[in-house]
Amino acid sequence: MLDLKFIRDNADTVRHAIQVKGVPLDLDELLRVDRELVELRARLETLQAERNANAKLVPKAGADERAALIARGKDLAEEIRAQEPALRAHEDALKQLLLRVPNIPHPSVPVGRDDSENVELRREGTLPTFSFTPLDHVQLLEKHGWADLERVARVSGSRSYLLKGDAVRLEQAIINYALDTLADAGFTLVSTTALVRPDTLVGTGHFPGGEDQVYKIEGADLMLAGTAEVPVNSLHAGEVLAEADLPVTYAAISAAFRSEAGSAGRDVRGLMRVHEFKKVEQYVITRADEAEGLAMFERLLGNAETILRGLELPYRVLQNCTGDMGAGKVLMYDLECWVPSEEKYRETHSCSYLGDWQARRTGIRYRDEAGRMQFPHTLNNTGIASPRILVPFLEVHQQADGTVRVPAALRPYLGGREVLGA
Ligand SMILES: Nc1ncnc2c1ncn2[C@@H]1O[C@H](COS(=O)(=O)NC(=O)[C@@H](N)CO)[C@@H](O)[C@H]1O
Repeated sequence: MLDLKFIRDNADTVRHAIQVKGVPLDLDELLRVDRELVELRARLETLQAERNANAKLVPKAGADERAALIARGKDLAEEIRAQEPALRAHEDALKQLLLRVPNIPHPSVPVGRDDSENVELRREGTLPTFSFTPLDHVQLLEKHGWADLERVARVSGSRSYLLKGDAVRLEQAIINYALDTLADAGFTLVSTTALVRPDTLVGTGHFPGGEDQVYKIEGADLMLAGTAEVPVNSLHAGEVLAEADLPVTYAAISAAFRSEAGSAGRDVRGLMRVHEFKKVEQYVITRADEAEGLAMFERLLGNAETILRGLELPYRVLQNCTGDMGAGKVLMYDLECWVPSEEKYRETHSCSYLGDWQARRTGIRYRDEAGRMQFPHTLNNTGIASPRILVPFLEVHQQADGTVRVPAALRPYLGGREVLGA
């Protein structure tokens, strides 16, 4: 959500953002509803002023005049009541339209239609070379009995997964390594539910628009969030924080649920794209200052890179173009890890800076040192998401004998073991 005054004063900038982000919104309709609402409110104020003035005359009026004044008062009250439905309808329409207004992309964001126009910024790490024919992650899981994808498909349908034996320890080890890395970076650890009220999805910006991605719970006013960003973003909804409380930095582990509507046929094999996964999420609330927000963006990106370097996974950093960054973002980078079996980099992390766009929708505020009420800025980035991270991990660290090497940073989480599957 953007400030209505900002939209009125910068209509062309907002129109450009709508166009380059491909957002389905007619700004002229919003500005028309806004103007009509201003006129309605003005007319209502005039009527209320007249009614108040009229009411003041009644006690001083003579008997014959009093009846006329009281009748006038009743007419005015009736005219005011008659305006109510139109006023409510315009207020609701404007609110719904405002929720669709995209954030203004940072000047550095490349204009593009979709992810094919994201820009590669840099590559890190050395791509693996194999003296043997490498297996893909499903073959490695099957070789070691580390998953039972057939049985779980009978239990839960497609895009489900079940890990067994050392793969379970590996998943836990990677998650705990990510949590420790973020705790060492000063983040407050959180373990939270994915069950959320619908308005929390409006707060993050998933709604309106992303309804088909979200599982709903029948008979309850609850839905299953696709990322801990959703519950954590609403932890402080409706609160007024103190500037001294900022930045708030959370590292939140939760289950994440996604219908993957629209992904038919993509990544149907194995662990890449499933309906329920585990994610450690970095979520931050900072002061309303772009320089500070951009610095925090680099910190969140750096945290994820620290984790990937510890896992010894080669990756690249992409800057998302306007058509692949979503309505609420000012700036967004994806991290993609090398997947040998695909001979491609695949997304494992997504880092975003959203200015005050989420705080406005969620009703998070803070009082700055001058005592002024402000909307803070919010950011988020993936810390680690499993089982997707297991795809590059298993494939990159596989050895000729089919065992999987454990990078040094992970050994303390696996009882010191240097190899899995021996
Ligand atoms: N269906 C899925 N199955 C497995 N992993 C997924 C799935 N969807 C997303 N992920 C993982 O979750 C990461 C973050 O998802 S995201 O939608 O890109 N971004 C967010 O959710 C942000 N809150 C930052 O984490 C992805 O980079 C990917 O690693």
